[in-house]
Amino acid sequence: MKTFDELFDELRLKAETRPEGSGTVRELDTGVHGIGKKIVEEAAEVWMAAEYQSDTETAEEISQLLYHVQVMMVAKGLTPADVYRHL
Ligand SMILES: N=c1c2ncn([C@@H]3O[C@H](COP(=O)(O)OP(=O)(O)OP(=O)(O)O)[C@@H](O)[C@H]3O)c2ncn1[C@@H]1O[C@H](COP(=O)(O)O)[C@@H](O)[C@H]1O
Repeated sequence: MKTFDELFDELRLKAETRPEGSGTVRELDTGVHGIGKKIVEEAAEVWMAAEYQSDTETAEEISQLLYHVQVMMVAKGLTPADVYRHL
């Protein structure tokens, strides 16, 4: 288990070091367009899970949505602080 900030630090490191086999590196290489499509896809899966599936499945879909949002943050050079200041 990890927090939002811990996952973000991990993803930023992946972007810097580009380890072989990293899905994050693969997704970053699809650019903002490809990452945006994953965000929309996962957002729809969150909605469907919330309507028709269990709380556990919904939580899992939400975690995946947060992951793809973080990949977008890394791609755009945004930090959690950049986002938190709008909360
Ligand atoms: N938390 C996540 C995470 N959540 C979602 N995903 C990705 O998002 C996809 C969502 O799964 P779906 O089944 O909904 O989508 P899918 O269409 O079947 O998957 P794809 O065919 O599109 O890959 C997964 O296949 C993963 O590729 C994640 N990929 C990585 N992480 C974490 O990110 C960190 C870095 O991962 P790597 O870069 O792969 O080392 C690690 O701590 C991982 O646990």
